[in-house]
Amino acid sequence: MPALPTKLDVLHSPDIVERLKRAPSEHKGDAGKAILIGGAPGMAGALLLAGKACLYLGAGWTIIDMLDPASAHADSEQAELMIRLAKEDAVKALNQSQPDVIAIGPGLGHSALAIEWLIASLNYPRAPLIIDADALNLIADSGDLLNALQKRNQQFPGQSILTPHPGEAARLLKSTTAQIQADRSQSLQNLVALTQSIIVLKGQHTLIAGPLHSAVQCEAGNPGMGTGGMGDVLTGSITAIAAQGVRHHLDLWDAGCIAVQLHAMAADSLVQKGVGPIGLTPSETILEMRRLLNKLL
Ligand SMILES: NC(=O)C1=CN([C@@H]2O[C@H](COP(=O)(O)OP(=O)(O)OC[C@H]3O[C@@H](n4cnc5c(N)ncnc54)[C@H](OP(=O)(O)O)[C@@H]3O)[C@@H](O)[C@H]2O)[C@@H](O)CC1
Ligand SMILES: Nc1ncnc2c1ncn2[C@@H]1O[C@H](COP(=O)(O)OP(=O)(O)O)[C@@H](O)[C@H]1O
Repeated sequence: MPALPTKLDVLHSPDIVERLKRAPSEHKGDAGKAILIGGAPGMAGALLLAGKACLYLGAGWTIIDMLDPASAHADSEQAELMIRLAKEDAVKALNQSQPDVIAIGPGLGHSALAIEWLIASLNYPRAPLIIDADALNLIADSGDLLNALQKRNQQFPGQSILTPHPGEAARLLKSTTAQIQADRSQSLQNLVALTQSIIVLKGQHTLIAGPLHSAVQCEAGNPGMGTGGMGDVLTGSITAIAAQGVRHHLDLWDAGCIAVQLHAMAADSLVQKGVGPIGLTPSETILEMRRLLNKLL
C-alpha cells in the first residue's frame, strides 16, 4: 500500500525557487541549453508550444529538432526559437549540440526517425531527460526502449522524468485509463518501479514521485487545463527550469515539482481573472507562469 502523498508546496520553499535568481553577471550559458524533439507532420504545434514554454520560463537557448520538414523553419512570430529539421543522424546531432537538457515527445509520432531520436536521447549521457507523449507510447510498445531507459537510470540516477497523462500511464502499465484513475497512488508507484524514473502522473491533482522521493500531490489546477497542448507546456517548463537548474543547483526533481505547481497555479490565477476555464489556452498559461515565477523570486 503506497504512503499517502503529501501536498506539493515547493513554490513556498524560498530556498528552492530562489535558486533561480540570476546574479548580475550571468549570461545565457548560465541559463542552460535545451533541446526539444518531436513535431511530426500534423503535430508541429505540440513541439512549438513546448519550445515556447521553454523560452518564456527562462532557458538560455531553446533548440527545436522538428521532425516535420514543412514546419522546420524559423518562426517569425517567435524568432528566439532555434528551429531546425531533425536529421537522420540523431546521435551526431546531439553530440554536436551538447545540450544541458533534452526533452522528447510532444507530437513525436511513431516513425523510424522518432525511434532513432528516442534511442539517441536515452543514450545521451548524464543530461537530464524529460520524456513525454509519443516518446512514452514508444517506450510502452518496446521492451528494448524500456530496457534502455532502465539502464540509463542505473547509470545516471535521478536524470529522467516521465510525464504521462492517465492514457499514457495505462499504455506503459498495460492497463486501462479507468484502472489508472481508480488508484492513482498505486499506479504512480507502479510507474516508478517499472521505469526507475521520476514520474509526473498528470490529471486532476497531479502526483509526482521518484525512486528517491516519496509522492507529492499538486492541489492546484482546474478543468480549464483540459485543452490540447497544456501538457506540452508543462514539458517545456520542466525543461526550462532543469536547464537553469544545471548551474543554479536545482535537480530534475526540483524542476519537475516547481513546474507542475507553477503550471497549475498559473491556470488557477487566469481563471480567477476571468480567463477561462472555458477557452483558457496553453499559450496564455505560459505567460502567466512567467509572471508568477518572476514574482516569486
Ligand atoms: N497542437 C498539437 O499539435 C498537439 C498535439 N498533441 C500530440 O498528439 C499526440 C497524441 O496525444 P493525446 O494526448 O492528444 O492523445 P492520447 O495519447 O491518445 O491520449 C488521450 C486519451 O488519454 C486519456 N486521458 C488523457 N488525459 C486524461 C485525464 N486527465 N484524465 C483521464 N484520462 C485522460 C483519455 O483516455 P480514455 O479516457 O479515452 O481512455 C484520452 O482519450 C501526442 O504526440 C501529443 O503530443 C497533443 O499534445 C495536443 C496538441
Ligand atoms: N481537471 C483538471 N484539473 C487539473 N489539471 C488538469 C485537469 N485536466 C487536465 N489537467 C492538466 O492539464 C495538462 C494536460 O496534459 P496532457 O493531457 O498531456 O495535454 P496535451 O497532451 O494535450 O498537451 C496536465 O498538466 C494535467 O494535469
